[in-house]
This record gives sequence, structure tokens and C-alpha cells, in this order.
Amino acid sequence: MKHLIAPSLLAADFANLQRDIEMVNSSDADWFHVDVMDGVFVPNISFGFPVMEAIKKHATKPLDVHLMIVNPDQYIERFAAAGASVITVHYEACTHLHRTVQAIHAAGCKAGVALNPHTPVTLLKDILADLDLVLVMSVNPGFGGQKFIPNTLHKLRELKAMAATLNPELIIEVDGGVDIHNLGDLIQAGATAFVAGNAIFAATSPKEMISELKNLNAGLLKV
Ligand SMILES: O=C(CO)[C@H](O)[C@H](O)COP(=O)(O)O
Repeated sequence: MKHLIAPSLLAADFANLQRDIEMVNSSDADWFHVDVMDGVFVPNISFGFPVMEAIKKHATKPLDVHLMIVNPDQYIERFAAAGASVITVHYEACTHLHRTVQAIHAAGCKAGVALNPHTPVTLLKDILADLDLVLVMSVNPGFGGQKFIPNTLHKLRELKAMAATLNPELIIEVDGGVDIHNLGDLIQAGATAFVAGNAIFAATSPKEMISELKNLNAGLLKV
């Protein structure tokens, strides 16, 4: 299957959000990535339900919602009602992760778990079969425009090997500092979905950049 591209609206122009959403609608992108930050789990605050509902009103592609919040269980039904297709919670924010994943599925969404850069992928072994997606953070969450952490490649390879036996359908998503220069390495390491904020919205032509990211053929790259 061809890899998925999820432009992160965190890097969009919030004063022209409808324009940027329509650009993504008409592009080769697969999903909208929606970053929700609470100022507690991460040292930043992004946006919440009213903005997400406004995004949903205009978006014609699925909303891939990344919750960088404590106590995500409290809000799962509301994010599902606001239009999420995928809800990803942080491993580090969930005491009863299995219960949280069940709640996401019960709300009718695909369930994802995100890992901070310091969190080993092996901690997901006993829940991997229940997940639709794992989001490997390649920067410390909280801000767009940060530098990609190279150890992510090693984590992706390890996760790909685990998924091969435990959950071959698993979507392996990577988020943070992803661009046209590291995309090939990330595909070869096992990632199948890519969040990109600044690489897309700061490009001269965001729509063309989405096409370049979507159509990059890692098979043609040197290993
Ligand atoms: O989750 C995030 C920050 O916590 C963003 O999705 C991520 O950083 C994307 O931005 P960029 O591609 O500019 O690094």
C-alpha cells in the first residue's frame, strides 16, 4: 500500500484556515493531522473543540487527531463527536491504556498510541494487536518546526519487526521534522504514514510539496 500523508494543521495559517483546509482537500494528502495540546502534557496550548468542529465543517478527508493531553479518556467521545476518524493518545498519559483503546473503538474511531522519543517501542508489545496505529514521535511533542531526532529510525525498524508478527495491518506513523529529505529513510525503516507541518505549509507551493511527499518512491532510493 502507498504511504499516507497527513499535513499537520498546526503549521497552517490560522487566520486563513479555511483556505489551507481547501488546499489540502484538493491535494494528494490522505488525512488532516490535528494536534491538540493542553499546556499540561506538553508545554504548549494549541486548540480544542470549537476549532476542531470548524475544521470538520470544511475538511473532506479523515481527521487524524493527536491528543497531547492528560486524562484523554475524559474527552474521547467529544473528539469522536467533533469528527475524529483516528484518535491517538500518548502512552505516557494513560494509566489504563487498554481501557482507553477500547473506549476509542467504542466511539467508532481507529485507535492510535503515540510514543515520546524516550519511550521504547517494546512497551507496546502486549497491546499492539489491539491498535490500528502507532505514532512514533520524532521530536519532543509540543511544537512544530523542530529538528528530526535520528534515533527514530531505529525505533521504526524495531516496531516494524514487532508488527510483522503481532499486527501486520498496523499503520506506523511518524511525526516531527519530517520532510522530503528524510522521507525515503523513514519509509525504508518501516513508517507507512507521515505527518508534516512546516515542510508543507512553509513550502513555496504546499500543494506541490504534498504531491512530492506522496509520490516519492523509496524503492528507487539507495539503502
Ligand atoms: O505533533 C506535533 C508537535 O508536537 C506536530 O504534528 C509536528 O511537530 C509536525 O510539525 P513539523 O512537521 O513542523 O515538525
